[in-house]
Amino acid sequence: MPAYSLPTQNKTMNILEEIVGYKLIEVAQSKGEVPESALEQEPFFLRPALSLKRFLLEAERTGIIAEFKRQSPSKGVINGAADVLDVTTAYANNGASGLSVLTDGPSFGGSAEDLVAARINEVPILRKEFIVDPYQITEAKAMGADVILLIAAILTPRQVKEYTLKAHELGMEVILEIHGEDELRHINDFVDVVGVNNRNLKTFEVSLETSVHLSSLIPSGMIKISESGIHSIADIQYLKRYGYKGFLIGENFMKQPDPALAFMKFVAALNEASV
Ligand SMILES: O=C(O)c1ccccc1NCC(=O)[C@H](O)[C@H](O)COP(=O)(O)O
Repeated sequence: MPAYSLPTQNKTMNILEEIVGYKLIEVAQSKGEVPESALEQEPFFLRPALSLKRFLLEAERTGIIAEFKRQSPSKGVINGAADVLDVTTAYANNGASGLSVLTDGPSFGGSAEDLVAARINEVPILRKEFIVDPYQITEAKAMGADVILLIAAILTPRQVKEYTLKAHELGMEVILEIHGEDELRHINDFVDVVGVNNRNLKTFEVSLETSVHLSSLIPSGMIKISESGIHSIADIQYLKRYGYKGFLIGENFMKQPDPALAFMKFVAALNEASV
């Protein structure tokens, strides 16, 4: 039996539309229960955020943004037993440039509590969420996040700019996630990092060639990361050739019975390959 139940697939909507649909309901409920003024009183709200850009450029780190992900729409349950504190601490202490913590419950089995638990680590933490309302940016800060994700496929270029400025006001950085050429227009001078998602979030097809193709079309000078479908040292070496400084990896570690050990072995092999 899966530890978490996936939302019912509505045949007329793709998963992204389905997620946006329930996010709007979730946000409306949360706003009714916890006003933004209350989020601003949370202990982490005034905590100075760490810079993912800085950590990604530090030579002694791996560039890996290691994701804590229990389940996903494309794979179902990946690891229902992993402990968020144990796993993220091992990632942070063994060279991760950042942590990505899913806070979506229905599709990914995550929660705000997961991010709060991971916050014990002094590396930048991405709140991995489907942001459709500025309220979620204030929530991210209150949870202790350093970085938010803005997904071009569900936002207008205007929203990307507005939400980026709000994140910056709160001291956080922004990863703008794109998947196709048509989303290049969402990039503006304010976003901190451009993430190319190799996974088509509508069809779940994954190809590193998405990162390769978009690499030369992203304005030079932007810090680029590649997301999804990264499984080997060779994948990282390949993506580095196209200027990628960061590598968001979830399933490759989480699918192992001991994600922490899998990460440590991977980093040891990466370090050996780099000498
Ligand atoms: O992973 C999914 O199935 C998925 C479906 C719909 C929207 C988003 C989805 N994933 C989010 C991600 O982008 C990945 O969790 C992240 O890039 C890590 O990917 P991977 O290393 O392939 O687990």
